[in-house]
Amino acid sequence: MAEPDLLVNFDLALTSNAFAASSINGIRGGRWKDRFRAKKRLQNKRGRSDMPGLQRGPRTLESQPRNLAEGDASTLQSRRGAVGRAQKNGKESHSASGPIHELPVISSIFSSNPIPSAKPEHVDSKNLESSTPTNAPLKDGSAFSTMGLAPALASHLVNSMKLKAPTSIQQIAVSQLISSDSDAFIQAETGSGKTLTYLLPIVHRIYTAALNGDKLHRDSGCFAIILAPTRELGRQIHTVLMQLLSHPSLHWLVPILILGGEKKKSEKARIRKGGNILVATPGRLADHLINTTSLDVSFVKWLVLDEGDRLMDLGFEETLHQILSALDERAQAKSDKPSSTSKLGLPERRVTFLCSATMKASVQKLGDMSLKDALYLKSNQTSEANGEDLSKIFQAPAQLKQAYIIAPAKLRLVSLASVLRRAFVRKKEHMKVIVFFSCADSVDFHYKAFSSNANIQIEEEKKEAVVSAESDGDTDESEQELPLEKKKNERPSIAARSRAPLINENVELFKLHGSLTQHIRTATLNEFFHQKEGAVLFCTDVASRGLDLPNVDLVVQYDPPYSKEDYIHRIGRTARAGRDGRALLFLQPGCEEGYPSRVLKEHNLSRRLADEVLKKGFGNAPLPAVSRSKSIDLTWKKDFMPKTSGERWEQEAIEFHLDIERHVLASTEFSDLAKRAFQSHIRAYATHVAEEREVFDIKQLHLGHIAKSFGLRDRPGDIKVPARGKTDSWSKPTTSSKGVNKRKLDRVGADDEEQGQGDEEELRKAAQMMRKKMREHMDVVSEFNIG
Ligand SMILES: Nc1ncnc2c1ncn2[C@@H]1O[C@H](COP(=O)(O)OP(=O)(O)OP(=O)(O)O)[C@@H](O)[C@H]1O
Repeated sequence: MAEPDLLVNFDLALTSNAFAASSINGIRGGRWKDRFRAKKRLQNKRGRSDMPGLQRGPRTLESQPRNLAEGDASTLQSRRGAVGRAQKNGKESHSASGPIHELPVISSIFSSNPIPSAKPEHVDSKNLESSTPTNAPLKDGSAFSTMGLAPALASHLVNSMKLKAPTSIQQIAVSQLISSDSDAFIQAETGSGKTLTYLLPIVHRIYTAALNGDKLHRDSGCFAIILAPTRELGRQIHTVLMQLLSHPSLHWLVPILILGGEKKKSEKARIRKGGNILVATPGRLADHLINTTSLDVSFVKWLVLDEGDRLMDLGFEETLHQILSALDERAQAKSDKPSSTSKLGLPERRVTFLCSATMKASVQKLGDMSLKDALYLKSNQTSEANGEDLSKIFQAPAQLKQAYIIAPAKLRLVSLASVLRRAFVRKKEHMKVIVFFSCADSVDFHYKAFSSNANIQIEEEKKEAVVSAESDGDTDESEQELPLEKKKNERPSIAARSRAPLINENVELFKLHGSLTQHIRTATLNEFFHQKEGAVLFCTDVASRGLDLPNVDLVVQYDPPYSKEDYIHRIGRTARAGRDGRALLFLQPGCEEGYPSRVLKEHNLSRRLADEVLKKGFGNAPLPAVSRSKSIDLTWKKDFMPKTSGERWEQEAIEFHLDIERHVLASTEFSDLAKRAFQSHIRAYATHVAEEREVFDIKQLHLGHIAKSFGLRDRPGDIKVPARGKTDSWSKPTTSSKGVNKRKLDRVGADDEEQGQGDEEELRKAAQMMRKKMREHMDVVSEFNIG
C-alpha cells in the first residue's frame, strides 16, 4: 500500500486538476481516499504551522505557488513524481499554477522536516563541566621504577619513550602480571595505555630470563603471540613493541608482524629467520600454523587477545578455537622433552591476557574459552567513576565531551559540512577530525562530495596500478617493519587523500575503509598519522578500534554506531592518555532521539539542534573558496536556482547542498556513487543490533529525505542502483571470492582476508527486512534494485 509521505498514486491529469482546484477552502479532484487524506494532513499541518522547524526556511520552486505552498508534502511529491515521469517520457505536464512543467523540481532541504521533540529526553549538565581525565598518567607520585620493572626498562620508558608516569591500569596491572603466572582480563577505558600494560610484563620477564640464564636470541623460540582484530591495529601494536625493544640491551629480542593482505612468501621468510614475539591477525596466524612448518609455537608462554570484543564481533571465534587447539597440541608435544624455560623464570604454562575497553557477552564468552582462573584487572578510575556493576560499564574517559545533534535527514549533509567548517574555524592548529560512516560506499560518496578533485579515485586507481606492478615480488622486509613510520625509500603517495576546500582551504581529507586495497589503507593511515596541518578522516568502523592517532580533537559519528560498544570505541579515538576531546553523534528527529537516554544511559551527552549548528557553520564562516559548479558546465543553474528569502546561513546551506546535487546530476560516475551509497546506507541501517532497533527503526526512515542527503533528487522508487563496474575498480569487489558480502564487512570494519564467519545469515536477514520495508512503502521494489 502506498504511504502518503512517500507516494500517492495519483493519475497525472487528475493530479494537475487537483492542484489547480486545491485551495484553502477545499480539496477537489483525485480519488476520495486521497482527498480525504490530503485534507486531514492539511488540517494537521495548519495546526502545527506555528511549531518550529516545520516548513521553515526559504520556499523552493515546488512550493512557490500559493496553492502548492499550502498543499501537503505527499501531494507535492506525487506531483513532482508525475512531472518527472512525464518529462522522462517526453510529454509535457500541465499545471494551473504556471509554467512549472518546464522546470525540474527541487525540494528545499528546509521544508517538510520532522520536528525534534521539544524537550531533550536526556538532559546533560555534568558533561559541560570539565572533568579530571581518567586515562591520564598518574600524578600521585607513581613511577615506572616502583612497579617492579627492570631498571633498564623503567628508565627506557621515561628517557626514550618520554612517558613520565604510568597510567592507572599500568600501575595496577603491570606489577601483578610481573609476579604472577595467572591469566588476566584487563579492562580499562579507551586510550588508557592497555598496549603497554600487557607488553611491559612480557618484555620484562623475557629480559630478566635472559639476564638470569642462557643467552637468548631470535632463534630461541616464539615466547609470545599477540592477536589483533585488524591489520591496522596489528601494525600499531608492532610499532609500540619496536619502540620498547629499541633499548640497546633488548636488541636481540625480535618481533615479527604477520598480517592478512601481505605477501605470505615474505612472511614465511621472516618466520624462518626467527623471532620471539609474534604480532598477528587471527586468520593469517591460523594459515601459517597450518602451512608454515618453520613456525614453532611450542614455546609460547603468553597469548594476548587484544580488543577481545572486536575479535568476537568479526566472527573469529572458530579461528581462535583452532589457534588455541594448535598451541595446546604443540605445547603438549614439546612437554615430553625437558623444558629449560622454567629455570629461566618464564611461566610454566601458557598465560593468556584478554584486553577490552568494553565488557559484553561475547567478551565473557571469549574469556570462558581462553582464560583459566583469571585475574580481573581494572583501573582505579574505572571503579570510582562508574560504580559497582562492572559488567555494564562503558569505559569513556571522563574528560571527553560528548554531544549529539538532532538533524533531519535532509539537513544531515549540510550539518556535517557545517560541523567540519566550524571545527577548523574554532581551532586552526594541527587538529584532526575523524568522521564515522556506516559503510564504505557512503565514505566514498562523502569523500568525493567534499573533495576538490573530482577525479581523485581515478588517480588512486592509477597509482595503485603502479604500486601493484612495483610490488609484484615480495614486499621489502624493512618496509614491513616500519608500519607507521615514514618509509626510507618513499614512493609517490598512494594514500586516499585530497584537499577539502569545501571544509577549509588548509584541510586535507582522507578516507579509509575495508574495500580499499591494503596498500592504500596503510599509506592513508600513515599520512593521516603524520599530517601536520588540519586533517579529516572519513572512515568506517575499520578505524574504530584501538587506533591511536595523534591530535584527534573531534570524533563525529555521522551514522550512529552499530552497537553501543562501537559507540565507545569510536569516541575513544579522541581524549586519549589524558588529553581533551569532543565527540558528536548525528541523530534524526523521532525515535532516534531516544538513543542517548535509552541506550547510552551511562553517558552524559549535551544536545544540539541542526539550526544552531548550521548558523554557526554557514552564518559566519567565509564562503567555500571553490564552488563545484565552477568546474562543471551547468548553464541551467541560474534558471533552476530556488528563490530563497531566508537568512544568509540558510541560503548558503541551500547553495552548498545544491552544488552537491548538481554535481550528482552532471556526473554519471558521481551519481552512481550516490545511488550505491544511498542503498548501502539503508542496508547498513537495517543491521543495528536487535536491542537497538526500537530507536533505529528502519520503518521510520523517510527514504526520500535520505536520498536527498546523498544529493539525489529522484524518488526512492526511481533510484536504480547501478551494478559495480569499471568506474570503481580502484576498490576491491563487493563480494569476495569466499562469497561473503563485503558490505557487511565494511560496516564492521573487517576485510575480506580477515573476515569471520556467520555474516551471510545476518546480511540475508537485513536485506529481507529492507525488502519488506520497501514493499510496505511502495510497489516499486524491483526498481529500487534491492537484494
Ligand atoms: N604512561 C603513559 N603516559 C603517557 N602516555 C601513555 C602512557 N601509556 C600509554 N600512553 C599513550 O597513550 C595512548 C593510548 O595508548 P593505547 O593505544 O595503548 O591505549 P588503549 O587503552 O589500548 O586504547 P584503546 O582501548 O582505544 O585500544 C598512546 O598514544 C600511548 O603512547
